[in-house]
Amino acid sequence: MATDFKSIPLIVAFHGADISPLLANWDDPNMAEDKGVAEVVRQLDQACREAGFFYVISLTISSASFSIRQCIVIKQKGHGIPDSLVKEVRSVTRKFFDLPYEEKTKIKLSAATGYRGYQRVGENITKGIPDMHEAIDCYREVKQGMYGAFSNPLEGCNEWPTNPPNFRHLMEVYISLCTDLSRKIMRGIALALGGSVDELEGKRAGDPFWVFRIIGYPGVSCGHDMANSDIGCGAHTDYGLLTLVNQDDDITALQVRNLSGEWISAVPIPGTFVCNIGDMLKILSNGLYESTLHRVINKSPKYRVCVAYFYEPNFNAAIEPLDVCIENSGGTKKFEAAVYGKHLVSKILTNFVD
Ligand SMILES: N=C(N)NCCCC[C@H](N)C(=O)O
Ligand SMILES: O=C(O)CCC(=O)C(=O)O
Ligand SMILES: [Fe+2]
Repeated sequence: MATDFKSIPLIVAFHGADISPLLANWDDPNMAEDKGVAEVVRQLDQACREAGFFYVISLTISSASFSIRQCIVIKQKGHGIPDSLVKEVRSVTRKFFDLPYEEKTKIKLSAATGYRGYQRVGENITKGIPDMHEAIDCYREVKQGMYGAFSNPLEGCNEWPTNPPNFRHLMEVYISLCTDLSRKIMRGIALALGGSVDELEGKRAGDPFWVFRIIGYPGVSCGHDMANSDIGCGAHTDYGLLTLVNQDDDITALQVRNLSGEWISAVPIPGTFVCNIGDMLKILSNGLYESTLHRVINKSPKYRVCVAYFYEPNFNAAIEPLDVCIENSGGTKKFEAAVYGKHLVSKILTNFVD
């Protein structure tokens, strides 16, 4: 349940300023007994109850330059995500959006591409109003007939630009590291909810779906007054479990709504992800955690880049409140079961008008 938070919490461990105890002990079945883990779990619980938003420090090792080889080594060691990769992802994104429209629209999103690919500014719609952003939307692959008829609209493979040349490879490595990091954070959140470490795995999210949005928000031009139509992304909640937002360091644009309706800025903290809770975790927690409303307004003259990774349940999971959360929230089940993939498809179909 959201509160009147005035700023977004930063998760800090006992010995160091990060979630490293969770990353170091994530596959230990007794990790809940580790003091460092317990402190991270306590902070996650508090942040999720108070704001539904928090910052985590993305890197556990620093590296001057990033290479794919290095990244594979990092993955094997089970570290977080190197800051150099996080920055590189934003840098290739900026290069792509800098290209002429004719070049970008070669990978145009449509119903025929399974809603994967490039959308121009104003194409994505939030509560009936066009958003002032352009984006590439990607989803985990959905093969024909994989989940039954309801997944048909999403069938297809992602549309990747060939320019910049390393774009696809870089993003695929990044997606894989975001999936690993999210799985570990979710184990912490499972404990925070009072469940077992693997409560949010197996039939719920053992085979997690993911959504990936590469987004650009044009800056405001000189002397131009802000109008309603200048909202980069209208107020919404995210659909799944956990979102990792990789945003530009130098522009404050993401805003989060607190209980009294004030918009609190998620001011960029270099080297961190802004994390937030989606609709499926709200249901699982029986409303103990809120999928907090947020929006984006770029009032800066500069173009803003954001790359958002969404960690989701199994596509066909029927998500309902956990027993432990029903007990801890007064004994009444507040939500009926929802199939995650159906929720996602219904959202996507209203985000785009043909
Ligand atoms: N997968 C996620 N969460 N995408 C977020 C997009 C939010 C805007 C969208 N038009 C909407 O109204 O939901
Ligand atoms: O641009 C941002 O900071 C956040 C974007 C967002 O909320 C989304 O894509 O769901
Ligand atoms: Fe969002």
